[in-house]
Amino acid sequence: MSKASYNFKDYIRVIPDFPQPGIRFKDITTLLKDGAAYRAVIDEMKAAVEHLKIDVIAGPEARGFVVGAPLALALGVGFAPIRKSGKLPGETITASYDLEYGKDQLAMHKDAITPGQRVLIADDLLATGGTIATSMNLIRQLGGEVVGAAFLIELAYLNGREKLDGVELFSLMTYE
Ligand SMILES: O=P(O)(O)OC[C@H]1O[C@H](OP(=O)(O)OP(=O)(O)O)[C@H](O)[C@@H]1O
Ligand SMILES: Nc1ncnc2[nH]cnc12
Repeated sequence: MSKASYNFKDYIRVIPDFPQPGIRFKDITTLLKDGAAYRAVIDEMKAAVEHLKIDVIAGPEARGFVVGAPLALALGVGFAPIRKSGKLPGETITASYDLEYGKDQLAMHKDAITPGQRVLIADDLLATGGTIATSMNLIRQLGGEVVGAAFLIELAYLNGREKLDGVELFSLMTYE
């Protein structure tokens, strides 16, 4: 199928009441299992962010890895993992945040970013923006410049975009 003929939303499965009542969960596994569609979303994201002159991509665990790592390879830049607290073996910095369904803490290695590097944050989905605001906070503490954020999906009704603080945002699919 040519890239232009993809309707990417057809590849997203919406599961009601997961992980708790009232949440309509956007499941990307139905997209990931289709190699051509997976490739097409990464190609589209690459085309959208190329102009930002990115030095490194940072992606939050776990779904940010399946978007951020292939995008980093496609752009020929490195990948810095942002992990849930307690998972990274080296010296870390941490920050707490609220999610659409709960609370968590994120961490980065202190040497994950070289001060002055231009960093793109990549994740599967923007909901309340808590994950991204926290990721931005960690990257900036390490001296990185957050030049953009790229997502497969944006849940516009949760207004996460407002937490992005002027950073350029790209989302492939929007749910109103
Ligand atoms: O905009 P927010 O309200 O912060 O929500 C979006 C985040 O929530 C999900 O991750 P989750 O923490 O559920 O972890 P997972 O990727 O390990 O499933 C999703 O992958 C985003 O990272
Ligand atoms: N509604 C949702 N679907 C999938 N992942 C999410 N992360 C936060 N909210 C989500």
